[in-house]
Amino acid sequence: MVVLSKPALEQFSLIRSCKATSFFSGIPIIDLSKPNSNTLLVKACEEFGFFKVINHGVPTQFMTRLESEALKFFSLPQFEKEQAGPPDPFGYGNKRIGLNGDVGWIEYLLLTANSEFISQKSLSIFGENPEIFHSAVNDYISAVRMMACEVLELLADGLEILPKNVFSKLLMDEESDSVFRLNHYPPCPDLQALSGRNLIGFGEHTDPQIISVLRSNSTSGLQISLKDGSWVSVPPDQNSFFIIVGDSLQVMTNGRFKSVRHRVLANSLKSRVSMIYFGGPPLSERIAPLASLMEEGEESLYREFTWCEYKRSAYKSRLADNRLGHFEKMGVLKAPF
Ligand SMILES: C=C1C[C@]23C[C@@]1(O)CC[C@H]2[C@@]12CC[C@H](O)[C@@](C)(C(=O)O1)[C@H]2[C@@H]3C(=O)O
Ligand SMILES: O=C(O)CCC(=O)C(=O)O
Ligand SMILES: [Fe+2]
Repeated sequence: MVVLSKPALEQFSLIRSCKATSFFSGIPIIDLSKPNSNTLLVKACEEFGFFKVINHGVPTQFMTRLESEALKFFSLPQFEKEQAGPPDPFGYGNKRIGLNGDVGWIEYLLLTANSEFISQKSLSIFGENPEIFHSAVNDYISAVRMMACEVLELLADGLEILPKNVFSKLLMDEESDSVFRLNHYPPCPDLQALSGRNLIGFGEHTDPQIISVLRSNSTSGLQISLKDGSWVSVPPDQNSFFIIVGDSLQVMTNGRFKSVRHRVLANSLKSRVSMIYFGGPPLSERIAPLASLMEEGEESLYREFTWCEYKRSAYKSRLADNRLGHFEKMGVLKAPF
């Protein structure tokens, strides 16, 4: 475990004075087994770009098994974990996030989420028991992808657009460019010396894809930004999933749904483990507002691009950048949703 002395901590660029927030009680909770979940989902995507789902149908055992495999991996000696790195784009990463200078109090594994093919490199990613770890990842991703598709189909229903798989088909496509991420935020006991300031685990950002499905253990740290720009803390819930609207879904709904800015603060005592499935479209997919959602005379807020173009541009950006900004059309008036 790395121990930082107070002066070392002072120099660490991740220290921020983030206003202390108590848990936010306004996060929409959507019960997928209820008949009105479609309209509630639409409301949550418009209002927050973020919500929690319960009665989701993903077996608890898939979550706990993967969490314990992930913990086994993150407990390996550093040199063994490094064998699975660097994350270029898939593999083990430590403190550095992306290629453009972002850092966080985090270690992680980034994996492709749409291929069962294990290359020599990706086998080494899975540490000491590659078969067991790999099968836990596959079971988890298949179940979570199914649930994400159910949410996307309910959203199409709530928006009253057809076909109902207009969003979900992008995740189901064999060429879907989806990613899976296991994050480990080690506890940072020296944080107590920081008198009210915080250590950034994962800096603020939006997710570029269509939809992200996040599950964490019971350690807090995740925060989202509300429409007024204030940050609120999300109460952790290891039995539920948090859904994050990504930039691509914001574009496909012409800004009606908002991709939510979120970040993670490190904890002084408990380690946080999160697993996130980022559902993305095929690289060649044209990302544009759906014609069926456009009102008469409504103009697209964005210029045309493919997911490949967006991704390339996103991966050149820093975490906190407004990535969609480059694709916004100047002078188009936003609809008052
Ligand atoms: C700084 C970066 C990390 C990131 C690629 C980027 O250049 C900007 C987007 C980042 C993000 C956020 C959501 C996901 O965690 C992620 C895998 C993604 O698709 O976009 C990360 C990228 C990353 O960690 O490589
Ligand atoms: O670890 C978390 O809880 C969130 C991380 C995140 O936002 C991401 O990996 O994109
Ligand atoms: Fe994220």
